[in-house]
Amino acid sequence: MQTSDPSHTQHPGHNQQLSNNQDPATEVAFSSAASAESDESLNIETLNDLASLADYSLLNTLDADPDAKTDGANHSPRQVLSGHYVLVTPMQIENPEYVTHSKTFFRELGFADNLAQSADFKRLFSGDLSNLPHPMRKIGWSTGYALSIYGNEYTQQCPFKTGNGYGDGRAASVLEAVIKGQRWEMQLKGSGRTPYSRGADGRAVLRSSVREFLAQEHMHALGVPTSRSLSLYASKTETVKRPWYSEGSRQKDPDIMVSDAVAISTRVAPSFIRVGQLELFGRRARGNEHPKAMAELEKIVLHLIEREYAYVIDQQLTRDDKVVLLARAFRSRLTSLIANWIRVGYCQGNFNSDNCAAGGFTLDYGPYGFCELFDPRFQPWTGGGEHYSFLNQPVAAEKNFGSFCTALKPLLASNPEALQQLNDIDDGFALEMQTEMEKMWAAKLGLSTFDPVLFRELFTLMIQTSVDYTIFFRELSEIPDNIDPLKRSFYSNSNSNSKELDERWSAWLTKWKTLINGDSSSQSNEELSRQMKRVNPKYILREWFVVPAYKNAAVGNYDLIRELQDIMTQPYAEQPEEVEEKFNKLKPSQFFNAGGTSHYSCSS
Ligand SMILES: Nc1ncnc2c1ncn2[C@@H]1O[C@H](COP(=O)(O)OP(=O)(O)OP(=O)(O)O)[C@@H](O)[C@H]1O
Ligand SMILES: [Mg+2]
Repeated sequence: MQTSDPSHTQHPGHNQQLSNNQDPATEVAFSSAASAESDESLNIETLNDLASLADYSLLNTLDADPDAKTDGANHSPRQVLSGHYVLVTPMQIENPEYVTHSKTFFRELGFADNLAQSADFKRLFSGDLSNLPHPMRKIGWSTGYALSIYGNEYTQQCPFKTGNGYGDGRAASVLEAVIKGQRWEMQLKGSGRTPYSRGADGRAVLRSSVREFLAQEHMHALGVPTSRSLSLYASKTETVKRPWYSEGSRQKDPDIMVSDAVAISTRVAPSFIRVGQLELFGRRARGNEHPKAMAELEKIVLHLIEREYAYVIDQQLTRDDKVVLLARAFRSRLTSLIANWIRVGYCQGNFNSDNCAAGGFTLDYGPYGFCELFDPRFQPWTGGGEHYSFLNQPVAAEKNFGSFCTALKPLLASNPEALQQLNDIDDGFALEMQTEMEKMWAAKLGLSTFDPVLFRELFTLMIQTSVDYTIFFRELSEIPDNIDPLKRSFYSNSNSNSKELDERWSAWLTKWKTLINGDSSSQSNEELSRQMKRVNPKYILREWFVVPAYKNAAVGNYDLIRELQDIMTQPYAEQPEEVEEKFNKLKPSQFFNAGGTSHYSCSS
């Protein structure tokens, strides 16, 4: 279920603390770096081993909803007026079956691979917490959040029209654990109704769970900060109905209802705090909605710092200085994230503030897609509109950043100097975003500095020739002698004015080669090519690869999912010829405009 928008619409590696006048711009976005450097000997083979790492100390600093039932039976829609989370007992899917797990992430965490198929691990991550060993908790938690669409505050999506019934409608966190020195939160998606389900079923179907699971792993392998995939289990018997496309449909909207198996995927991150979550508390503090509103805002903000920015914000600073630094650090992560999205051709599709992680990583792989035929307005979600389209994501991010700053403001109301700093940081978003984008385009082109004229010409040619975004940049990374190899990426070879276009491409290539040669006098073309191939992936998760994987999964065959996991977790590598022939290809014509493959209206 997407929001019905009327307009349609700490990480490991962060180990340097910032004082108030340092710029976090150089901090490295989180990756697997820290886990690699810490305790390699950790070997988690049983749920008891995992239980020994459970540590809810940060969750315990937050407030639970005082009106919730303490046994976790909070499955009916209601307004949640205060507190940071609601205790929720997940609803296990019926007859769960192992589909897959992330081998890469298991290795990083020190989990033995066979743990994923063990009975008690499966029970926990398919939604049954009833039998967990101490000190694991037998109740999960879900959070409320607010919604802004492209910077505009909404409350209409909440059944009570107040915003108090909006939040995790089908997600519940089940574990906070410190593993190899890194604190992780583990969250089930599709684990049943919560007070925020708004009359919906709280479930996720296998199709959307497979899509999210694969994309999350792929993005990590692409070097793009993201929540991580842990495990995926599907029900052998329980189904729900969703609108979808009939075979061969070219309609914009789904034309049939389909019964899909339900599934639970588990994703993992240092926190799942969203911009929308800060907004919920920011709005309550701004409106003085209850006596604890300001204190709740302060707590969630300090909690966010602790969870996501502890390594970059000095604990000794005053609260207001921390808030200002938080905004600066988030701006830096968010601009870098968006440049990374565009580098790899990713379009989030539904980049509302509730789908924007305050830790600065990718969250919610709903109606996402990877750009194939280059189109600045590429947008796979039929509800997403131009505002969330591929190359408008920097502006959409700026809107989310504005919502983030607005949420922090009540804390700085009596500190005009800090407020001014916050406003300046907000105003500076566009410039920092532009700098990140230029750095990214230069890197894709193997240049040390951005050349606006060369880029503009390329941009026009890419559109006029209809190039495949991924194949084009990868072929360019081979530093070809002439334009023939680049033509592998052209969708419109039979263009009537192709001779003229060829000449323009040749002229462009000559110009580019002059620039790279001037730029890298000390670097050989082989070295430059290797460097470009680390920026320009060869393999990208095209939707028409994913469709057969989830279709086969629906009949119990998970081989294609696992094959895609193998291939898409090495997106920059040269892979065997058979892989290349199958997966390094232009989108076949039959998939253009195909409902459910080229576009989708509902992804859940
Ligand atoms: N089947 C469902 N039952 C209950 N709530 C749902 C369902 N589908 C979506 N929602 C809720 O609707 C809101 C908007 O959905 P959206 O597609 O952005 O998120 P999502 O994909 O469910 O979750 P997330 O953002 O947690 O990855 C979310 O708060 C989500 O929890
Ligand atoms: Mg969402």
